[in-house]
Amino acid sequence: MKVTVVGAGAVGASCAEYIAMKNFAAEVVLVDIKEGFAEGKAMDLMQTASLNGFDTKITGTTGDYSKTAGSKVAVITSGIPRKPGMTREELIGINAGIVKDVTENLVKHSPDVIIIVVSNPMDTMAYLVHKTSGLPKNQIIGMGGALDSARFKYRLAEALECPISDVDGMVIAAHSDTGMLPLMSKATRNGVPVTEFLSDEKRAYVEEETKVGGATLTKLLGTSAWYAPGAAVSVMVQAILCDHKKMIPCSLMLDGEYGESDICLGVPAIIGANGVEKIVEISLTDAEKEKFATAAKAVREVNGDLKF
Ligand SMILES: NC(=O)c1ccc[n+]([C@@H]2O[C@H](COP(=O)([O-])OP(=O)(O)OC[C@H]3O[C@@H](n4cnc5c(N)ncnc54)[C@H](O)[C@@H]3O)[C@@H](O)[C@H]2O)c1
Ligand SMILES: O=C(O)C[C@H](O)C(=O)O
Repeated sequence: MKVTVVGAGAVGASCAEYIAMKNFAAEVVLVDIKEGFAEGKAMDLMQTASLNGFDTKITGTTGDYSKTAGSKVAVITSGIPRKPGMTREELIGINAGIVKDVTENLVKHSPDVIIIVVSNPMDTMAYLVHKTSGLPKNQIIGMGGALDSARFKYRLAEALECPISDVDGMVIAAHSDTGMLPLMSKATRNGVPVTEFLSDEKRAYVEEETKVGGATLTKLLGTSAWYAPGAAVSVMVQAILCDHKKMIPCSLMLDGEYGESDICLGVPAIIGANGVEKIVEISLTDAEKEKFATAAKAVREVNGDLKF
């Protein structure tokens, strides 16, 4: 099956590389606006095929969407990343126009496509794709929770001084520095709640470091991260192409779930061949419910800046 990745920059190329390395897709088409850039990235990646042992065909195009026709999944990573000191929300002015334009081109050539939205501010960009694509809501999935949960597990393992494979945890709500909600009450080490092992101070540290995970990397790198974002997208693409029915927190259009409507926010969902197979409603503590509602209010304000 064909996967399109729009934006052959840091995240787009990383995501294409992970998809190819896992060898589950027939073809990956990279699209970029910069002349020759996607073609160059595709050629470079294809020259790793014999070294890394994959059969996925990777091609690139400068804006020719006819090459993306018939894509099962399209990933939107086109747009600018933040610089140190910026918030993701500050990117809306430039990225909204890019995401809208890209969405229209994708749907024109692949009317049944499932779109994974990565460009920031992601929850608002996912909402924009809903409002402009005409696609059913199960076919639009924002990527944030998969990455934030991976960062949560990294910080939990650090605090517990254990391998990451020992821990499990999930982050829901907004993909923003203040709106993320790491579900500490549900995080476990080998099935045992981490609350049994970690002091209040350590838990607060893990939560805060998880929430500012993207900002921390942006400060260190001078631009935002790409390896973990690329890997997170590849897991979602694989869940769709292989119909894994995997539970992944994703930014989805809510229609009453978690007390919210007409907004995209991170919630656990079953991801399979139809995209979103089901939104999973889990129990939250009163404090978690309040944080979820606060995150929704902030995202709604950012959504208010969109022009359709
Ligand atoms: N949701 C997440 O968890 C997450 C994670 C990492 C990055 N991001 C976001 O993803 C986006 C991309 O980040 P990056 O580090 O890859 O940036 P980048 O600058 O490395 O790559 C972006 C690419 O998009 C291309 N582009 C711009 N306009 C285009 C258009 N109209 N059509 C096609 N291509 C176009 C650029 O030429 C560039 O190559 C940013 O908005 C960033 O904030 C989100
Ligand atoms: O932090 C960013 O701006 C990029 C991305 O959303 C991330 O979390 O890495």
